[in-house]
Amino acid sequence: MSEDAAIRIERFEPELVDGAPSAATVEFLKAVSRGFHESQLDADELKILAGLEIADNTTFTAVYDDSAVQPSLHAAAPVATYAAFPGTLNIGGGNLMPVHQITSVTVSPTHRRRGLLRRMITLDLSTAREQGAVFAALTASEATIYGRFGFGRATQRARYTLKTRQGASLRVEPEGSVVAVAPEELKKYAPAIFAAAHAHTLGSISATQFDVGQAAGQWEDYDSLKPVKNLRAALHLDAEGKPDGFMSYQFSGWKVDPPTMEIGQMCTASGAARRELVAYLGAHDLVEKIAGRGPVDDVLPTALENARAYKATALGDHLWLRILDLETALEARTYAGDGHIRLRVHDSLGMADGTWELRVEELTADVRRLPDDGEPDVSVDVRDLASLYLGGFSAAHLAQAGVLKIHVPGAVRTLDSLFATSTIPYCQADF
Ligand SMILES: CC(=O)SCCNC(=O)CCNC(=O)[C@H](O)C(C)(C)COP(=O)(O)OP(=O)(O)OC[C@H]1O[C@@H](n2cnc3c(N)ncnc32)[C@H](O)[C@@H]1OP(=O)(O)O
Repeated sequence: MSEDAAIRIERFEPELVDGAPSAATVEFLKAVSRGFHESQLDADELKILAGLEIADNTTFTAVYDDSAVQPSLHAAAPVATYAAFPGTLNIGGGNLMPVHQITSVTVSPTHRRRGLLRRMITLDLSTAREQGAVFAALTASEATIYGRFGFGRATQRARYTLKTRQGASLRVEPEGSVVAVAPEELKKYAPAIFAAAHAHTLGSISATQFDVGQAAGQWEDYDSLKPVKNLRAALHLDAEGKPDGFMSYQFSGWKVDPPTMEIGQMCTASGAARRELVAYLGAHDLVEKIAGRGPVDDVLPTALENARAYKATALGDHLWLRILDLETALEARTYAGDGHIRLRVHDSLGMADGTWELRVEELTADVRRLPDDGEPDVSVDVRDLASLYLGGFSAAHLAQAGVLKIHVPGAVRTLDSLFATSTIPYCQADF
């Protein structure tokens, strides 16, 4: 048999049979752990993980090599894995659009660079497109992998530290209050807070049951689905006493200098909730530093008396977006003003490829395909259009980077007057 003839791709849903994950589900989940160099999961952890995948309506794509024989793991295990599940993406204006989320992409070192990722992703994206998906999204392990498949950097995320030796005093009086709660309480409160934050945050992706369980300390991460022993939690209540934010956090241990509180999950549906939860954490005695993650335009330095206590320590891409159905995506968006532009879009997978006219009148968009021999105002790859789409990167920025080609004067100004957003998109979900 030739190398390729032995390769078999299967798509299936994870399942529990008599309360235990099926053999194919177990082999898939173990292969994903190996692919990300994680620990071996025990039977209880595999069952939890299978249950979470089922709850998310995940579809697995597995690649098998039928030429593999014992003692190779691949006599039973897939040589490549890929998973996708449905969620929603906040595209602005309170509009939550369905999004096809991709995760668990691994290829065994024995089979790498033989086109298996390409086969899995092209099959999955074309199936998703046929089934009506408008967007696909992922978070990437490396920035060099997914651009070729039309994914662009759409949101960024910062890591920060906050010096709290003298607390974390805010410039304005609190609007609400913070209560310490047992992490388990977040199982009850986190879903509604995640949903409220999702509804008002441009670029946000819907939370999963994994996120809720992680916030509540049911499990640490995909490496350990065991309860977390040293987790603490707090809830923020708005002026009416309604929960509108939470955080769970861990002390990094006495060997860490200076003593640090690490925020794990934090989700807030208002600026007051974010700043007041952080101020609460800053008021912990014996702690001199907070470490957390947040948006690139975090309100914290502006909100704090000591703006310099806040330090962004890293800035990185987070959500990678792929526009599958350009017409629907552009018509669904809200715009900052009226105008029209002709876009030549390059898409190596063909889905959004073509020349398109976007016309916004009275803030309502109409998109139509133009003949490809017409003169466009700008040319752009679909991956860079994804960066423009959520407002995280301006047309001026993309043009300066050389990835947006301008064919008529004023096109950058037109694009930016259409696509400008009042906030920088932020996605806190990890998936
Ligand atoms: C959404 C997520 O799950 S992100 C997690 C991705 N997974 C990982 O990082 C786990 C470790 N890495 C792997 O398992 C594999 O190396 C993968 C999945 C990244 C790539 O799988 P492969 O089957 O080797 O990729 P494949 O052979 O299909 O390559 C397709 C193209 O991507 C390129 N490519 C693949 N991996 C990389 C990489 N890490 N960096 C840069 N380019 C890459 C290939 O060169 C090829 O380019 P071409 O089309 O121009 O020829």
